Amino acid sequence: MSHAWGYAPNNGPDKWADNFPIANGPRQSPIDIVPGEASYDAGLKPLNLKYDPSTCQDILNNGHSFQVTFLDDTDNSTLTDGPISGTYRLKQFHFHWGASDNRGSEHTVAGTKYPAELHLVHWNTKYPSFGEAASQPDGLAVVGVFLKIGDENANLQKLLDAFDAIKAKGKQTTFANFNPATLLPGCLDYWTYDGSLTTPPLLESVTWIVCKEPISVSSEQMAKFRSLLFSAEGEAECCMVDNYRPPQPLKGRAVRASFQ
Ligand SMILES: NS(=O)(=O)c1ccc(C(=O)N2CCc3cc(O)c(O)cc3[C@H]2c2ccccc2)cc1
Ligand SMILES: [Zn+2]
Repeated sequence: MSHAWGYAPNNGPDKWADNFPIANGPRQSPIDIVPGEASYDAGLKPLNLKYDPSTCQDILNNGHSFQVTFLDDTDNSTLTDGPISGTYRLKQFHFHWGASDNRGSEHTVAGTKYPAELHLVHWNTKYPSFGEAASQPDGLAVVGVFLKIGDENANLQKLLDAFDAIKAKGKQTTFANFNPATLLPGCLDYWTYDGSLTTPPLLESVTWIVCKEPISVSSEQMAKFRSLLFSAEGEAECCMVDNYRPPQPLKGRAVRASFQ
């Protein structure tokens, strides 16, 4: 992205509409999910997530979050069923988190904020690439998982152990044989709605699939998230915290639940 968007007062979510007018569009994300207003849809299938750890490539600090990127030239790691039709390939996963445990998630549940939120990003293989899919209304499907303060999460720890190598913006290191399925909650009940990327370019191409059940993260592990930097080496250090967009207007959209 050419624009220097970020999460600071001068370039944060309230300023994004200046360069990305779609920020005020009809299907923006995230949203506040109000369980009592979601409609149970018996036609929604269970999520079918099949991930192959050998497609895991590397871990990167991209200056907005850290992401784990996957080889997406085969159907080895895919999302099928759930609210979508066809096959979506896993491209990457990343997180959003707060400066303290009382905030950090992008979606909220009846106003409740979680300390962090995981996004598993998939693209529709009816299009030739992620970039092409990203501009289509049915191009992307992102599975969101809330993180809740509790027991240490040993699977998450594998990611945190790589942080010393990616502390600054632009740092990347090999990260192999990680199975993202280990970051999923036991129960895959979900809410789903039509939305957008939550970062610029805010494209309205995402079918959101937000899991009802959170996974655990310890307070010490959250502190490790906050040791990453928005800034590059040689720049004034700026801790990577509060890299979340707040909930956006629902504008009449339906939120469906896969559970009663
Ligand atoms: N939070 S989210 O809505 O789940 C999300 C999903 C995908 C992406 C994503 O993979 N990319 C590609 C890397 C990238 C780098 C940037 O500096 C940036 O501003 C946005 C992205 C987005 C992106 C997606 C689609 C088209 C262009 C960029 C970002 C956020
Ligand atoms: Zn995200």
